[in-house]
Amino acid sequence: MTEVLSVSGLSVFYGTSAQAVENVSFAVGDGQVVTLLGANGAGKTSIMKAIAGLIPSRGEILFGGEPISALPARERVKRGIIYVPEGREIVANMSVRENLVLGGYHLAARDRRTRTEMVLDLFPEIANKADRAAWRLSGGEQQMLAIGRGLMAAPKLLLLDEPSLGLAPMLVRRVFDRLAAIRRESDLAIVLVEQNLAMSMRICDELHFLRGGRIIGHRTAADLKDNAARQEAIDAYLGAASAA
Ligand SMILES: Nc1ncnc2c1ncn2[C@@H]1O[C@H](COP(=O)(O)OP(=O)(O)OP(=O)(O)O)[C@@H](O)[C@H]1O
Repeated sequence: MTEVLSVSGLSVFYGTSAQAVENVSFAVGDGQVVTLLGANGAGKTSIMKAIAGLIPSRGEILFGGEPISALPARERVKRGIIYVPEGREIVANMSVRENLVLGGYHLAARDRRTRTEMVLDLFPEIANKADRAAWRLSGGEQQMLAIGRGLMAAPKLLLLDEPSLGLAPMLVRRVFDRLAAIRRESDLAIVLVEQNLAMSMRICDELHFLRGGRIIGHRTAADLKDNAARQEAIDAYLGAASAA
């Protein structure tokens, strides 16, 4: 398996003293889904932002074998690193289709049309509402639009920050089913940030557990196939609050 992303000794500081991420290392292979799990404040978003180039960091980040730490965020986007932030930052008063077009702004017009159709095929819920203003979508549909907009950019690596946040369990399942389909149909690599172990288990290959800015444990999806092993990992790394 080819390594798409390799993070070694990553540290993130806010200001001069507050350290949000401490010496974090992990890798993501071609077509692999790797989940970062941890409670609020564990450092998950900071890691994603550091990979996307949105905040400064120390350590080494390799993408496709090349160091990217010195590259600005827009150059990382051009190379295929797309960050879908938590909170679905879609443009509320633009239509679904316009939001998608925005995600593929750097593509040639023909590719943009093809990809728009591909994304709408993947998310029939929003395809029916393509000309509707984004603010009129439900929470789950807005999340689908945010992911769809990320896919418009033809990513090689999708950084997906808490796609389940604030969604009803049924909608979370729908969003994750679509992610599973994307995973089956393409060799897109994904780093997924989640607090929900059960949901991330639906699609991921490997999990890293974070606490206080550090990776405190690692499991493969195969390690966590049975309920007892999952419960053991929850007890060891996440605590009862994350068992849902
Ligand atoms: N802009 C900022 N300035 C200062 N401290 C910050 C900033 N952003 C995050 N932090 C701190 O860094 C630590 C890690 O935050 P981060 O958002 O990366 O965690 P997280 O695991 O993504 O949490 P959540 O699940 O709540 O989104 C926290 O202690 C947080 O308070």
